[in-house]
Amino acid sequence: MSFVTAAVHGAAGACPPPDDPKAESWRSRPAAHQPDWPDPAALRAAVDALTARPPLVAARECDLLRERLAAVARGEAFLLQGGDCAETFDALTADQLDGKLHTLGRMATALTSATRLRVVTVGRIAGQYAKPRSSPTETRGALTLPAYRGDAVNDRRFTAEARTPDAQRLTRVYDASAATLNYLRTRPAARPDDPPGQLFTSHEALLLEYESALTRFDARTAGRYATSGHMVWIGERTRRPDGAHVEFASRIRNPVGVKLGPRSTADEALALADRLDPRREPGRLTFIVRMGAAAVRDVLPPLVEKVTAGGAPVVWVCDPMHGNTVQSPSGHKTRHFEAIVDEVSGFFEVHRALGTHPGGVHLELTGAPVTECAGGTLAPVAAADVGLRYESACDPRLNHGQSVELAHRVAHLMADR
Ligand SMILES: O=C[C@H](O)[C@H](O)COP(=O)(O)O
Ligand SMILES: C=C(OP(=O)(O)O)C(=O)O
Repeated sequence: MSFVTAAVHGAAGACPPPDDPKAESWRSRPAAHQPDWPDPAALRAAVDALTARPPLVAARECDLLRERLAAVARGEAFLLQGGDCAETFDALTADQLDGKLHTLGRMATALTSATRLRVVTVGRIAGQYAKPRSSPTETRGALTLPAYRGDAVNDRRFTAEARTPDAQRLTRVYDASAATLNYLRTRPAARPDDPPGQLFTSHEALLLEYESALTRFDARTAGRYATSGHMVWIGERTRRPDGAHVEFASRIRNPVGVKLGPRSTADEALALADRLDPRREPGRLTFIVRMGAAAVRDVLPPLVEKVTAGGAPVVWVCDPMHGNTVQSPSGHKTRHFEAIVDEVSGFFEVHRALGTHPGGVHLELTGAPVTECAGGTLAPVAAADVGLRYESACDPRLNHGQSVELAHRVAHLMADR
């Protein structure tokens, strides 16, 4: 199955079909972290344009990823999910993409050779352009402007014009994602039915107007798919079980992830499993745990116990980035390599104690020699040097050497199981 063939067969025309009463049900729920688009006509035009465009990924490829994730849920495979915190239009170059592919490839090799488990590689790529922010505004000196919310919404430059949400950017996200996917298509697949570049794509389904406009009905399964990427996840800030993001995700057939932070409760986790995976389908739901090294050993066990007892065959994945963000001496957001390793270790300890499968890792990383995270030994970054090559549009990423080193540390933890 070539990528192009799959796209033709895997997804039908514009969705929703006119008689689907549930297609837009997310609109009646509270939707956090949506931009205040200042020009409703421009938003309408962008949504109409996206609705008319071809799907970016094929429904059948989303199903294939769900099957691969089902193997992870059964303990037969390991998920490696990683890429930029925030993709940007400017950084869309062949070199950047090659760097990420190379890094993920080296990591997958390290993991698979130590564990003998198949590695399912999913990029934070080809769609990761929107960011939830802690504050809606940013202040520099006397000037306060809207916060940067990702290239899907506004521009990083600190001027009033640049920071004004611009709905035309949504079609640029589509174009940039298509260009990325096109480049991935030029990379050979490991197995004949795999997507090109051996990489499935994923991003946070944050901007519901964008996601909804790219949702398509698939006659083959009579299901609806977010065709913006193979897997989409719901972030820590938007995962209310009765909220718009969960409602949207409950109506698509893609594999779906949900972030679980340190304030998550076992009841919430089970409620999310009931909303998003009522049929208890392995591979459908991934919980991406991002509790911080200090919390994971205490907070995670009751969640795993309750979800397991509730019969939900979820994939458990560790995101050791988002709960370990601190400020560097230079004032940059950073993460310390040993805190990252510590959270992964705690995640493995919890699963070992409960007899469940530590299914994978979710990382912010790049192939470039950036200095955004501190520590490591292969490509070490001193705390004082974090600002030297800090290129992330939002949160700090592991560089190539740190990523590969982390993969070896994770491989040892896996081999020790
Ligand atoms: O990637 C996650 C969030 O978007 C990010 O951590 C928010 O960063 P902020 O706290 O600087 O807004
Ligand atoms: C926003 C993100 O993470 P979280 O929702 O866990 O904060 C992210 O992964 O980009």
